[in-house]
Amino acid sequence: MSDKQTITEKIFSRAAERPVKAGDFVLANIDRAMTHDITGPLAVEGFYEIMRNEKEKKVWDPDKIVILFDHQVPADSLNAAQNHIMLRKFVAEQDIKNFYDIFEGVCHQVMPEKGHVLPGQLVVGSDSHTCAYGSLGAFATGIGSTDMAAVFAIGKLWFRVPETIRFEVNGRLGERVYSKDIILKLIGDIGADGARYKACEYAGDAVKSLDVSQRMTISNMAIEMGGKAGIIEPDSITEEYIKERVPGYKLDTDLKSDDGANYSDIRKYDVSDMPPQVACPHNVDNVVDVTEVEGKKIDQVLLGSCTNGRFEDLKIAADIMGDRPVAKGVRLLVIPASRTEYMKALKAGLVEQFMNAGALVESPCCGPCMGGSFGLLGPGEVCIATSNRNFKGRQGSADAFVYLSSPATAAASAIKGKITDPRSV
Ligand SMILES: CC(C)[C@H](C(=O)O)[C@@H](O)C(=O)O
Ligand code: SF4
Repeated sequence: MSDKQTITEKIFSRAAERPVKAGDFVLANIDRAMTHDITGPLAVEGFYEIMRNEKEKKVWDPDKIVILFDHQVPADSLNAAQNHIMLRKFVAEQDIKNFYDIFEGVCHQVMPEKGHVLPGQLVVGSDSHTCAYGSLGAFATGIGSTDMAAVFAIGKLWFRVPETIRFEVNGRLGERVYSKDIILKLIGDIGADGARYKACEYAGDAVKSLDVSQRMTISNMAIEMGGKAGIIEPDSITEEYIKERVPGYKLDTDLKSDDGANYSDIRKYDVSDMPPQVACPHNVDNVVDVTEVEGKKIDQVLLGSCTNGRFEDLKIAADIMGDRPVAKGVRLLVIPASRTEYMKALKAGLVEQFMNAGALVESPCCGPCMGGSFGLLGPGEVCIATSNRNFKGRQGSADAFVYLSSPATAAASAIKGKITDPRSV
């Protein structure tokens, strides 16, 4: 058998303390565990259940746990307030220092931003878009609250080491075409379950030329094709990003898939002539060229979420809008993904620009992305969103319609009042 490994097999070999290959069952050491206000309470309950006969009910390592509030912030119901109280108590009791209360932002933005994710790590989070951290070369995956309870208790979790699908994306993206368009294209192509339990490895010069912000968008949506992870081999761009957060950090240059590693599939793309992409209601894999849905009237635009709520995303949108106002009858909600991204936007004058255009700029949180505390859609309403899911009822009424796009397409649509090709404005 070949000793060539994918980056995923390398990460699991380290985490399991023995050489492993895809298909092996392992008990792996967890480097970082993240939970939030929605899935955290059940994880905490499960943890105490596991520890019920122990005298010392302590987590395995408080420094490896990160807890954040982002989905229902500030508390939008009594239930949410109670969840927050419970988790704050757990944080104090367990001496968890990496705790971010209601003001810091969306988990998948805050985790990398605060230096909690490093290349080569095995990271779990009780949220399905934890795969976003694959953008930094970590193997990161979403787990359920009960699995998280076990991680809190012993710092280990069992896995079947996933096979890898390699997506080789080459070519030069056209004007106003972005990484969101790439990932929508891949998902539309392979289908919502096409990469089930696979590690999706994104490679090729179109991926390697992306900045970290745009890489995060691609990794974030691996789960939308069923992927267990969405990993990009770390390089000098990754190293720069980490160094700003972990001074002196040096990248392990072996942290990549070996030539001759075993893939379950290699899919090749050239994105040079690819137009902007849009996912239509009510599935993320219902993807078409923007030209096919141009002219569809909209009621709301959501610019935000862990997928596309960073400063870079807001800047792309602001540049397209210029000094043009939001179209009459359209509501533009701008929700930066974190406090840091919000402040960058503030300093660059983007917040003022959006407000002058008639947008509502909200403080960082998940917002209406999953039909949270505000901004819900009513029956018959149409929204174009930069988020990652458009399931029936996801953003409010089951009779509403959500289209997914890049920030550029969302911004062009906001000023025109209908779905618009950003290359045309
Ligand atoms: C609330 C949480 C469990 C959920 C997830 O796991 O993804 C949410 O973040 C989402 O995007 O649907
Ligand atoms: S922004 Fe949306 S996709 Fe991201 S964690 Fe929050 S609810 Fe989930």
